[in-house]
Amino acid sequence: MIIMKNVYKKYPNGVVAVNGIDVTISQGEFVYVVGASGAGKSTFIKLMYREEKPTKGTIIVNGLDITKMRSSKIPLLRRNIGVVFQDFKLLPKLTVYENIAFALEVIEESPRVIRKKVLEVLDLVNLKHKARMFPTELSGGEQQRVSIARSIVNSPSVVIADEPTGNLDPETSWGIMQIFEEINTRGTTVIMATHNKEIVNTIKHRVIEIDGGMIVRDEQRGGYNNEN
Ligand SMILES: Nc1ncnc2c1ncn2[C@@H]1O[C@H](COP(=O)(O)OP(=O)(O)OP(=O)(O)O)[C@@H](O)[C@H]1O
Repeated sequence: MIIMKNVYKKYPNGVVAVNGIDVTISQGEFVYVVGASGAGKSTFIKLMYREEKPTKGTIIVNGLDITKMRSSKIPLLRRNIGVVFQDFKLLPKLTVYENIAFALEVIEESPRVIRKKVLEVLDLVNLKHKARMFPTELSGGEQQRVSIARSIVNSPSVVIADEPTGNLDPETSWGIMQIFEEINTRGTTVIMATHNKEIVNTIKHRVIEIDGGMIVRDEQRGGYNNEN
């Protein structure tokens, strides 16, 4: 569960990107974060994994007040929150397998456990056959699937995705959405910032709309819209 209470974020340049947000996201929810460019979506979600610290307010993630968390404890928080970016952020010198295994090596899992978990998530994103390739040898959609596999290999309770389909063509984007749906069906909370109206209107989930750093709409919806 993620709880934000009276949260503000003012950047050092004076921009108030988040301007008094109160919100609760329960375990297992799928939430779209929408709004115009510059509305504050990225800042809102960066606050959830302590990429940014609020100027004011409280943020509780799975019972822990992350605003008070020492920097040394942040890696522990990140183990429980997977993050997916628009530009994938894969390590170019590592293979697909190594990119995913890396997240487990840093927490000193045994080689046997690493192999099992990496192959499991590669299977989920349908990329077992490309395990030995390098990111540059993959299409954009394949790279995003690797980055999703990396985000879930530690079995986090939450996956946060910032514009995950922003660099992908429509057909590839639907494939990526299927994977997020599958991850959510397994009980993982998914929080996704997106500009893709077609996706938001077709695969219906809760929508939080941000404008001027405030929540201006919070609409609970569920399931596929088969009329589209
Ligand atoms: N590191 C930063 N330092 C200063 N200002 C920032 C920083 N990051 C974002 N901002 C400003 O905060 C506001 C909100 O930005 P944010 O990236 O959260 O919006 P967004 O809704 O995610 O936009 P987009 O859809 O274009 O990604 C903008 O005015 C932006 O210029």
